[in-house]
Amino acid sequence: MSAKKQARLVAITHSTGSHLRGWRHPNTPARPATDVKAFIEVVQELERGLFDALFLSETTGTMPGPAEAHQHDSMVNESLDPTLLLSAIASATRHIGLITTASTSLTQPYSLARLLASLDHLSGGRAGWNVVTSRFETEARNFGLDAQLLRAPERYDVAAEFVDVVKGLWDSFDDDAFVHDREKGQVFDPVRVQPLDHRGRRFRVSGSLDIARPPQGHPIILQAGMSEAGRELTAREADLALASGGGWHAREAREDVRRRAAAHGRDPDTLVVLAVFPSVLVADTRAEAEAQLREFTALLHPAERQQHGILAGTAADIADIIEDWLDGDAADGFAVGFPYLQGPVAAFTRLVVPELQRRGRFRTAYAGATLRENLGLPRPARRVPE
Ligand SMILES: Cc1cc2nc3c(=O)[nH]c(=O)nc-3n(C[C@H](O)[C@H](O)[C@H](O)COP(=O)(O)O)c2cc1C
Repeated sequence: MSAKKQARLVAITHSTGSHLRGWRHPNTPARPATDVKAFIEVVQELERGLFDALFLSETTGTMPGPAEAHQHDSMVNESLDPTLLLSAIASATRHIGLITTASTSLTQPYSLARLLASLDHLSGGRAGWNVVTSRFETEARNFGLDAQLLRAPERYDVAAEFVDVVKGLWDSFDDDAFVHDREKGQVFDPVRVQPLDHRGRRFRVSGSLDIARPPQGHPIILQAGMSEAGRELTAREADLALASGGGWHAREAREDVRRRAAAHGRDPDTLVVLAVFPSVLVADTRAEAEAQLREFTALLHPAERQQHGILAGTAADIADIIEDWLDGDAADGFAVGFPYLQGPVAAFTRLVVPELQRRGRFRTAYAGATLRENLGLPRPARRVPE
């Protein structure tokens, strides 16, 4: 019999948790968005639980609509820059992957390639990038852009060219181009650098990156958009995809992006599809999990209580779902959120992780040094322009 399929686990969160009202929970620090020390402690707990990665989402600016409508939300109104926050976390952790979010509509490929290469170097090969195209008019306006420019699928055309340029820049140098030969007085071998000369529809980028090829070759690329154009970008460029919605939806999305990846000449097993559990509460007994859920639901506005989207149960309940979805080919792993962090993260690592390990569904130690190795993904060969 073939070995049981093991789950990948990625924590998807903000420093206040993944629920808009997480900040109101009494366990949450008083200033959650800027209390870096408290957040680092949570990430260290995720690392003790052997999570593949921490994934920080972000929108560049506040939500559309009047301030009155958003005054109750921490998550969408206060947020440190995720890449900077991850670089602080990198120095306080050793194994966990660090996936940031950055927009292809609101940044430039050169600065983004440099940022991600830097995060990969300073974390020893643990960087990832959630490629987003930005949907909100408020975000576009912060950058002086006409909101009309940001309609899909056009924004995915921009994204495809952007990602291509970024990968080209990461490949500026051969892996061993930097020789630092003190005797010869040579820093790098000029034969092993190939500057990019990209002249595309949106971007013109000429030159090479000013840093050695990242430890992972290319930091991990994550894509969550599941429109037609989003799926195409995933199939061509992504290492990790997010399929939100229930098991049936995740299965359809996984099959579809794998089929598309194969059509682009890729081995579909090099695309890891994660189902999304937006908010999980786990406890020793169902009664305790339900009590925690009631306590949290009491913090919500009555209109929100019907659709809080929280999965609450025992470790066996959560592990049963994970096993079902793995065996039903609905997912290769799970992006797990927590309504608030202080308590639920430790409960997950104390209860669900050992339950999955007992069932042979999760690692018992980090296997590799880099995020790519831990995800079981090959290191991309350098592509040199013709
Ligand atoms: C779990 C999840 C996390 C996401 N995180 C972000 C994010 O951090 N920033 C952002 O601008 N969009 C984020 N998105 C939005 C997607 O990138 C995408 O734009 C959205 O799902 C709509 O799909 P489409 O662009 O293919 O139409 C996220 C989506 C999902 C499902």
